[in-house]
Amino acid sequence: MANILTTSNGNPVDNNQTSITAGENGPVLISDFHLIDKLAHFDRERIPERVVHAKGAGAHGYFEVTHDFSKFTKAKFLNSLGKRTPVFLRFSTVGGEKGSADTARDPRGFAIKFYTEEGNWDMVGNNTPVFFIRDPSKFPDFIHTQKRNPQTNLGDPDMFWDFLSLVPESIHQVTILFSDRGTPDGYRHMNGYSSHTLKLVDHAGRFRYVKWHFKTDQGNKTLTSQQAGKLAGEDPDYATRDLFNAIARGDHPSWTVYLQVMEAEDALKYRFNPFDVTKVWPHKDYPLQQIGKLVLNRNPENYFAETEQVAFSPSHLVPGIDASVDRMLQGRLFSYPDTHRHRLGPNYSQIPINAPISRVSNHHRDGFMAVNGNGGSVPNYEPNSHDNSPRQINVVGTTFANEEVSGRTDRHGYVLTDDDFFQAGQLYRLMTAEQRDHLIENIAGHLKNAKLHIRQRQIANFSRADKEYGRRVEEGIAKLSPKA
Ligand code: HEM
Repeated sequence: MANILTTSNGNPVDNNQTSITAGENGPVLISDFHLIDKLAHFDRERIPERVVHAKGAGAHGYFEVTHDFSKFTKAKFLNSLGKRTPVFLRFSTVGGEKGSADTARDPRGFAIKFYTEEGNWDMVGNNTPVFFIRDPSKFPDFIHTQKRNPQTNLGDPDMFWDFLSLVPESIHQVTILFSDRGTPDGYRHMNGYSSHTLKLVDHAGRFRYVKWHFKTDQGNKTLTSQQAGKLAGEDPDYATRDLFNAIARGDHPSWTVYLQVMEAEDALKYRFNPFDVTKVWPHKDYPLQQIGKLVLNRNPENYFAETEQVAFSPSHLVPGIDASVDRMLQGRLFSYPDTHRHRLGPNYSQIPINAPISRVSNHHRDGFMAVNGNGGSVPNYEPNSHDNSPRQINVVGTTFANEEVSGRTDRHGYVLTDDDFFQAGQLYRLMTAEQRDHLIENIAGHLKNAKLHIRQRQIANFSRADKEYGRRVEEGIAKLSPKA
């Protein structure tokens, strides 16, 4: 049957090229519903872009369990070897707008929606195992400094380094960002990390702390600053194109998935706070243990419907996986659903890409775009005396793992310690001579554009990580023409 053009409400359209006018030279008639429908819909095409991670690319695939972790977690999607769970993964850059270049020096988002039989689990991570800050109250300010100056509307090296130099716990992530890892060669050639500490909860309600690692099977590949800069001009959609084309030609990217596991008791005794997202857990203390494989094998059919409307949240958790007390993570548990209600509306979970494959049944009703039947005739309140109403299952630990907390409410700050510089220094010392050259060149080329007192404060931070590191950044800047 011919695919007949219709209006939004399904009426056949006779003509899509010529509006109805009053006479040959008269005005256009408002009774031309198809014209009004078309213009009015067009006028409303744009939705807010994500406040961070606006530019991205996504794909469908699956997660497969390759190693048995069922004694550590009651999560059903992890309960048997070979079990596959459908996923949607969105990669992104962080600071740029929706049209910005894929090769910008920036962390990369690595967000996975697992469509499990117990609802969706979202693993909303990055391609870096650590982050710049460790208190959620700093996040909006931090992001402001990475975006445009409120007056000039330009990227601003003073804002960028002013903030970071005053927040020295950022030094570890800054070192990663300005290494060549800060400009990965597309999305297929980089790792993903939960970064945060999460919990795995077993059938008895006992939990262990874990960090998730997704290691690229394509091998890590990075770009130099020069290559990244050139690509930003010539092919700003480089990573998006690379991902789409690889999947389209059947070259399906994959990641081997590992866990680091820490016993709950160890967390209290460990030599630094294991919930501090500015630090990694050294592999020699907590080795990687393989759990599964992640494969991307299908491109979205429609970018907006899937990649733009997908809505991840660290608070979308399944029984057997829970959040830890990591303060940043706690802030994120609130922030994501909140921004989705703003960006996509209160019924964002009903959008097909976000809808779980398992049943949704609760007493939420109405709101903009309630499109899933809205609970039909089932009661919209509880308690009730109806048999067809959804009921809680009365199993402690279904939505959270209980644990003991005590202490006085206060603004308990972290104490800045040498540990904050240690891991950055260690990373610097681990680099090859060439990697260090690139790091110094990348930092000097950016930091030279900040004011002298800001530069000095940041150089002092590099020196606290490693004396040579600070000295070389200072010398590198002196060779360029730094801002007065
Ligand atoms: C308190 C700290 C943080 C806050 C308040 C925060 C907030 C946000 C917000 C509001 C968005 C936009 C979401 C959307 O519109 O769909 C976002 C996106 C994202 N964030 Fe964060 N974020 C924080 C820290 C982090 C950290 C530490 C990571 C990684 C470990 C991370 C990874 C991501 C990713 C991957 C996305 C993009 C998700 C997608 O592809 O749709 N964020 N964040």
